[in-house]
Amino acid sequence: MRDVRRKFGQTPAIDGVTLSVSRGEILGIIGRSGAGKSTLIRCVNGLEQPDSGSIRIEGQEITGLDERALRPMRRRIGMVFQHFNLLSAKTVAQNIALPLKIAGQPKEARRKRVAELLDLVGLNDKAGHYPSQLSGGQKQRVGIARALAAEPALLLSDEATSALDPETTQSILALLKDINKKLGLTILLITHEMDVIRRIADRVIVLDRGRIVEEGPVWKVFANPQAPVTQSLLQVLAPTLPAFWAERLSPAINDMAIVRVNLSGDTARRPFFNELTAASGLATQLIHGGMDTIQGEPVGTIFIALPARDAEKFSAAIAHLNTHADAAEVLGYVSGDD
Ligand SMILES: Nc1ncnc2c1ncn2[C@@H]1O[C@H](COP(=O)(O)OP(=O)(O)OP(=O)(O)O)[C@@H](O)[C@H]1O
Repeated sequence: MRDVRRKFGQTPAIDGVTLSVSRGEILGIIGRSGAGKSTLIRCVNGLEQPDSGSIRIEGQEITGLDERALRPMRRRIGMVFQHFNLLSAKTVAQNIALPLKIAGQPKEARRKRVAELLDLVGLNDKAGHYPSQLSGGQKQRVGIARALAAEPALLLSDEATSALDPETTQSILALLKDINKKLGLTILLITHEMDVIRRIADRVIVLDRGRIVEEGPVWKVFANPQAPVTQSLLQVLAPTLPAFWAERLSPAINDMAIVRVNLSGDTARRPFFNELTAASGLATQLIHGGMDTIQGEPVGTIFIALPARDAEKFSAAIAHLNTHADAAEVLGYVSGDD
């Protein structure tokens, strides 16, 4: 996608977006409501024509194509929706077979393909059920199977888990990841939830008012978000100091400093506490937080209590943290009696 723009009246929904997605990659696109995510995805599947710019899929330019010329291209793209968009009067098997029927596949080939897809999404026993007899997660599995029916190269997922409870969300995300691995399918994943990005995306793009404000491998963006929008979207996942400690904090120097430390990648692969003690002579207490693993990389925030009465040792500890952690911030001080 190169310098794609789309305006509605005076509002630029997409304001000069340039991005590429590699084959087999899961690219997460995140942004607040109104950031332009749906417009972007609608441009990719040809439902919306950009005002300017270029969109190529497997080397072929799709902007400017009429409906007829778009048809073969659309077959290369599967779409999964937030509200599943299943036909209520058709069974699970019929819903999944629909794109194949439209493409003119013979009955026997359709039957075989539907059986494969039911197997892939774990709904073998539901072929004859109607959507109303299924749970939300099962409906989305049908939606995914239908999207995959015509063996697309690209799957567009528009808030596919937004209507699901957390547990079902996990299972649908695991299914998408599994399909990505098994079939080498490229996935463009639109969401407003950072946790969805964290669980399955390889790379993330943050949209704000139609522009890309941040982009990078997921673990790096999580470890060190630069754009205010990214920081605020990540806020819900960030560990915070428990109230017990927050209530006792004071800006006046006291026995212990409470310090928030961010670690990731190489800074997190070191014997943190040993090195801090070696550099400062201070014994440190871990009071809250921990490490996560994103794309195999350690990323985390910890809160430590550091003895603060010995100014020289304390400065040595802070100097060490400033050079050996991604970020370190003294939040305040507490009495040793706490
Ligand atoms: N058909 C349309 N007519 C007029 N304005 C539109 C149209 N579609 C989108 N917009 C506007 O373009 C901007 C981007 O909308 P879009 O739906 O792409 O955002 P989004 O990030 O998908 O939001 P949400 O998460 O709420 O779905 C918004 O200001 C929206 O009001």
